[in-house]
Amino acid sequence: MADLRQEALDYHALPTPGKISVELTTAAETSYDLSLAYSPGVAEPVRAIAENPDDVYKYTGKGNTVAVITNGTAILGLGNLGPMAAKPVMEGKALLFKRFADINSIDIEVKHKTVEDFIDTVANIADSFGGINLEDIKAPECFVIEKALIERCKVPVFHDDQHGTAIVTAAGMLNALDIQGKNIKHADIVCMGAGAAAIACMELLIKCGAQREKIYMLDTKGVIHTRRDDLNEYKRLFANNTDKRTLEDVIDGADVFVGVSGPNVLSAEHVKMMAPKPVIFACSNPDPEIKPELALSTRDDVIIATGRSDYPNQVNNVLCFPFIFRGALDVRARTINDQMKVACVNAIRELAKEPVPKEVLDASGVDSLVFGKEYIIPKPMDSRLCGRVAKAVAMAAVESGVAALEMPENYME
Ligand SMILES: NC(=O)C1=CN([C@@H]2O[C@H](COP(=O)(O)OP(=O)(O)OC[C@H]3O[C@@H](n4cnc5c(N)ncnc54)[C@H](OP(=O)(O)O)[C@@H]3O)[C@@H](O)[C@H]2O)C=CC1
Ligand SMILES: CC(=O)C(=O)O
Ligand SMILES: [Mg+2]
Repeated sequence: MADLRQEALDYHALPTPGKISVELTTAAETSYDLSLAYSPGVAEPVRAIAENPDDVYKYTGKGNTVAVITNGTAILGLGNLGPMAAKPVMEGKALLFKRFADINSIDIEVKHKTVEDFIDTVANIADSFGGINLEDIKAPECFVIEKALIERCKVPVFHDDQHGTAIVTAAGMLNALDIQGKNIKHADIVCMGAGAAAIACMELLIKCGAQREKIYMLDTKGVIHTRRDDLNEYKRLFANNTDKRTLEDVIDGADVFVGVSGPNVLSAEHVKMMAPKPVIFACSNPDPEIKPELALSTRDDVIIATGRSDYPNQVNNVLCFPFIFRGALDVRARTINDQMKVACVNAIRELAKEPVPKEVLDASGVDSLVFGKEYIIPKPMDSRLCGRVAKAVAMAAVESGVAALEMPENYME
């Protein structure tokens, strides 16, 4: 662990500080090049855009650029550490956008006093980008912020910790339950956490067939129930009329545990109390709700996933956000709607059932990956993800009427 710490610090410091840079896409060597790129030539696209605003997509990088924007109030599971501490994560998201979907991305860390300040700041700069990826903004403010920005911005606004996490969780969960021979309609579900990721994950699982009354959600004060008087409007939607109060009360006989809370809250004893063939998604980053080796030491019928790259079954929004934005940008969707999210879930799910190319095995350091308990969801390095997911998303955008462009010919073929 000490080695990982130093290696991670060195990785970020060397060879130059940070993880991303800006590169030129056009010649800028000669005086003539500069007379095109800058003065006087740059005046021509200025005039064109002033006359026809859509020309900004033709003459600038807007259409292939996503801003990753945070206020640093819920940095992974590390908490509210402020905008500057969030910068490595935001640069990381920008790296992933470029690496996996060839989307240019820039991180923006916003210092603000009120939620309205934050909304105004983002709304006022949103037109510079093809889309806005909100990241690591804590609940309940994140819900107000996303709703206001969707209303005010012409480009898609997507809170990754809500919807990216929910999409990947739903894809992994439906596959895991299939492998365990269970139907989500009958599953007793425990959700640890009641914030951005938790609320969105449970809402999407309900759209996929889970029963709201069979979900028990917990926050730092325990089970969310109807007699609590400290619930915000988002938690209240998950209040059960129940006498159960603690994790021990609700984990007894549960089929599913979804952790989007904090480290080490699920014990070996809790895992033993779950129903036969349970599914545990311990998704808190960097430290999961339970370590896979501990969960697996208690019983051999469990499927376990984490948010990390160094264990099997990585349930992490990296499997969604680069590709959902790729599809949305390519048909110039003005929003990311439920049809696009469901298309994304299905495309991710289906890919896990196909044979895995050697390059993915090599990058994962394993000899074989076959759909089953240790491979419920594709690996982020699977280069087929971009084509499959982006295409499904773009088609859903076109079919649901939110795309400004037609489906490109031979898209992603
Ligand atoms: N794998 C993935 O792809 C993703 C994982 N996550 C992880 O999910 C977690 C939450 O993120 P996010 O929803 O954005 O943050 P929020 O701040 O919006 O929500 C955090 C929630 O977790 C609850 N919580 C925190 N600690 C505990 C605890 N010890 N026991 C019970 N509940 C607890 C909080 O309770 P209260 O309301 O009482 O404060 C709150 O409801 C983080 O660890 C993050 O890394 C998030 C997004 C993606
Ligand atoms: C993965 C991620 O977005 C998070 O843990 O916040
Ligand atoms: Mg996040």
